[in-house]
Amino acid sequence: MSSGDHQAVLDELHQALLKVQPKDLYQFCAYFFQEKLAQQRAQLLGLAHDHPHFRDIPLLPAPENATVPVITQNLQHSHVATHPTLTTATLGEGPFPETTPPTWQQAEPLVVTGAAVTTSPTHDAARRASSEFNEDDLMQDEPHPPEVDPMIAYNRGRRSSVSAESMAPTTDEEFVKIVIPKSDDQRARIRTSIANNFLFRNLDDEQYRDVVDAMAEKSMAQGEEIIRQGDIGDYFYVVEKGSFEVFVAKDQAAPTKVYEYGPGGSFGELALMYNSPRAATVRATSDALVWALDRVTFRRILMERTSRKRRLYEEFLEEVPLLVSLEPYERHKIADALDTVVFQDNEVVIRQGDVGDNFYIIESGEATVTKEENGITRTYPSLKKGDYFGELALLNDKPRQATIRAKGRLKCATLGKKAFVRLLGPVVDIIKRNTVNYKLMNYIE
Ligand SMILES: Nc1ncnc2c1ncn2[C@@H]1O[C@@H]2COP(=O)(O)O[C@H]2[C@H]1O
Repeated sequence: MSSGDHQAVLDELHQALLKVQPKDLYQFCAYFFQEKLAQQRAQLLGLAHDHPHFRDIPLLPAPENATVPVITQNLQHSHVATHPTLTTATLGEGPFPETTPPTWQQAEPLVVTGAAVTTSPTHDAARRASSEFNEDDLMQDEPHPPEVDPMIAYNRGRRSSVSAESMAPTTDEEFVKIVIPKSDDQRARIRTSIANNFLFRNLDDEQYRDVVDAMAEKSMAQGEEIIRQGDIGDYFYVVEKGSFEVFVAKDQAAPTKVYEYGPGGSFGELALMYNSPRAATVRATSDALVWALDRVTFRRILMERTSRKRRLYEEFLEEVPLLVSLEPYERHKIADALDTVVFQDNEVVIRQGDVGDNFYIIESGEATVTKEENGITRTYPSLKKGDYFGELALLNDKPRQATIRAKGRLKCATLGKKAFVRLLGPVVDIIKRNTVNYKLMNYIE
């Protein structure tokens, strides 16, 4: 870049500052340069577009169309922070005034807060179990992005690792809250949409309010694409109504359908978490309504816990025989829903005859299985790491068929019933087939 180029950029910034007169000078400058970066990346992506892989992936919208009208609120004092390319910000408008999505890319760091994985209140032995989260396991590993086609790794060369940025701390002062005004009805609809979404669990009141404040409503027509593979990530989406299909194009092959979402589902987190291009194309299969959460709010409030849990369970889930047939992304979604529970020697995890709410996979340790019939207690082979239990009551809506106890210290990953049904759908046939083993052992009729 020549010194003339430098001057042109500074002049442009100067003009924008004079026009907007922002109260938060540094935040404004940060947005300004992040958008410049996004434009540059979009151009690089444009170069890559000549590659056969890219022929069907249109480029991002022209930068001059990229407007981000948001009402923002600094933690200390409320004000309207206007994006430099938007000098006519409309209060109350969401981020989708036109058909073009905003393209600027925030590369802001992330607050690292304490992890919170709690024991589910419906847990079979909630009072006796203690929830455990292995911070140490995680802190040693850097987060790593999902595999991305190198041709679309458009920011390659700019940094060798995304993880340093992903985990860099930020301060509350740097975070400018986005507040998009909403009716009570809209707030209630958001609450319903995120009620069963695991990514929104364990938010404190302020985080919850910030997320709801920042969400923008967006309606989609059947067949419309909300995310296109290869694009820069701007928003994370939660489905209120309707359904979506996810397609991944690899190499020169035709895109294949890999996932689908219905009400309560969420997508678009990967590009925001890893600063990578969109890993898949997501298309509405019916008229739909979604809530969009901007990249900054997602990264600040939801990203850390999401990446932490995925990393925590990634290796373990890969080794669980029941789950080997799943796609990595399906295992990520299971990780989002898992909690870890720990039992001490001889503690009862499941008691025969109880109502069952949870499914368990053993992370470490051993569990004994006993069953009482006509006053006789039978003992069955113990369960070990990677084995699962608790599925029968969830599959058949029957009382627990046996008692499971910790033999020594036992650590399990557990899923609630809804998550079991939703996320283990692809392996439910295997689970059912495996119940034959119980029959062979005369464990069940
Ligand atoms: N198999 C998959 N591979 C990649 N992304 C997927 C897959 N299934 C669902 N998705 C979602 O599709 C989204 C596309 O945008 P992102 O890459 O930001 O985040 C992605 C995920 O949320």
